[in-house]
Amino acid sequence: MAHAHRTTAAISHVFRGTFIHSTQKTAVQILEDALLGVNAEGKIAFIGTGVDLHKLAQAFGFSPSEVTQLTQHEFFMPGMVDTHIHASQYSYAGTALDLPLLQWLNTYTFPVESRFKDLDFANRVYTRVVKRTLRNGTTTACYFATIHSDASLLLGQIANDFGQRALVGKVCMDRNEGVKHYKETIQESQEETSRFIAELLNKKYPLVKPIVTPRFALSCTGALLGQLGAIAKNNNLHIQSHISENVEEVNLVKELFPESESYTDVYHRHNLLTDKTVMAHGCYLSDKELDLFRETGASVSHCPNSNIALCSGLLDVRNVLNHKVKLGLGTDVAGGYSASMLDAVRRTLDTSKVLTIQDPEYNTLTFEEVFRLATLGGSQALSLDDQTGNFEVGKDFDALRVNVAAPGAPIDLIQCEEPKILLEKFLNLGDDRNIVEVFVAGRMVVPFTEPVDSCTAESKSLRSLHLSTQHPT
Ligand SMILES: O=c1[nH]c(=O)c2nc[nH]c2[nH]1
Ligand SMILES: [Zn+2]
Repeated sequence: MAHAHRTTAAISHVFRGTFIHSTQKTAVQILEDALLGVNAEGKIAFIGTGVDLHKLAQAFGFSPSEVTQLTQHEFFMPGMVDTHIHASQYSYAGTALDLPLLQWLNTYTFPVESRFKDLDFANRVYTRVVKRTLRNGTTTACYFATIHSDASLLLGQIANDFGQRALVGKVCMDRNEGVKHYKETIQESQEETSRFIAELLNKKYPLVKPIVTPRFALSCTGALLGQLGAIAKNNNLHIQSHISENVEEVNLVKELFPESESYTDVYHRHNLLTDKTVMAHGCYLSDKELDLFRETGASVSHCPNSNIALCSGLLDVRNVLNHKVKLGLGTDVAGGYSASMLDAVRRTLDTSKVLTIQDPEYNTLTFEEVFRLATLGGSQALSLDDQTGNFEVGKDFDALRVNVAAPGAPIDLIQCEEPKILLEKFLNLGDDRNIVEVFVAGRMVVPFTEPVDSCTAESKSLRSLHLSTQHPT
């Protein structure tokens, strides 16, 4: 019998074919010859099987002739969730990977981020990163912007315009010894964070929300961390930051916060560990710190490309999962050089295999588990799993239509393959050419329906203000 959601909203699409997703119990569940209906609110109204077509058509009031049939090499999977990406670092992705974290921040990152005072520059970079990630199947992104509120609001507008689900963080930092001009006073940080949150919420974008974003313990005073914890609590907001990424960073945090028992304790004392908190990296968290993550409901964003590219460390994902801590994957552009979540999937598997090389007894992650981390796991890590992450009736339809044999794509299928093999090939070999359509909350957002770089009247007018300096897209 079909699973169905009683609602008054009319059915706007029905798809028939293979659906692959994760549940809490099953890392890869394959639904063959399934029928999935999406209602006018973009929610999954029913999931049944092809043999029930006529019954479902009657019950939900659609015509069997309107059903979109997938081809043999196609399947739907949930959209991927990038739990940690610096939109503001996208311009130099793929470069500047020759220094460890703290030197990398001072040499490359802070000088580039300080340019986002210029809204034209912000507009160019943010438009590109939203489009690139969407095209690569990121239906939900948890973004770091910069310290600039107006540019951060623009990122929220662009994500909304292109239809991406996003949490957007205006970065907070009142300490920066390396690049002294790229920081705020504690008062600016607190006031601008409040303004950013109020203005973004006021836009009432259905899929884009603010996230409180202390950069990391080294760039914030304890007083600022405490104020940000209070702002998050008073407004019931998400929180993101970095933790225990690199050995030098961990040692400096100990020196700077001698009263704290651990790096995790620094955030915990300032009310920054909640069930809506996501912390990037966590390579050097102790078992005791992981217990504190579990107790508070905070999650870890695993960013393996960045961890390797900046020679930071190798996160033992199995140990995090064994502690029942929520975990999602992140690209961490531009410490991570790829904006694609498929890359995050591959680097997660590679890292797990490196740990297995070091210890043959290690319980290596399977591709099925990593598929779950990239989808359902990410939605849980961001506490958005009531809305997205898998194909459950009542959730929003956030989905990728994947064609493993898409013309011009990098996969050669020599024979017919069963769905699980198609999924494995796509995860290991595929790219955006295999992602033929992307849906967020029932809306098809890829292929892009509007001309390149055009979106709402507001951002068009922003662009026209700067026409003379506009770069080609
Ligand atoms: O990977 C990282 N990227 C950053 O921008 C950053 N800032 C603090 N810690 C960081 N780690
Ligand atoms: Zn980061």
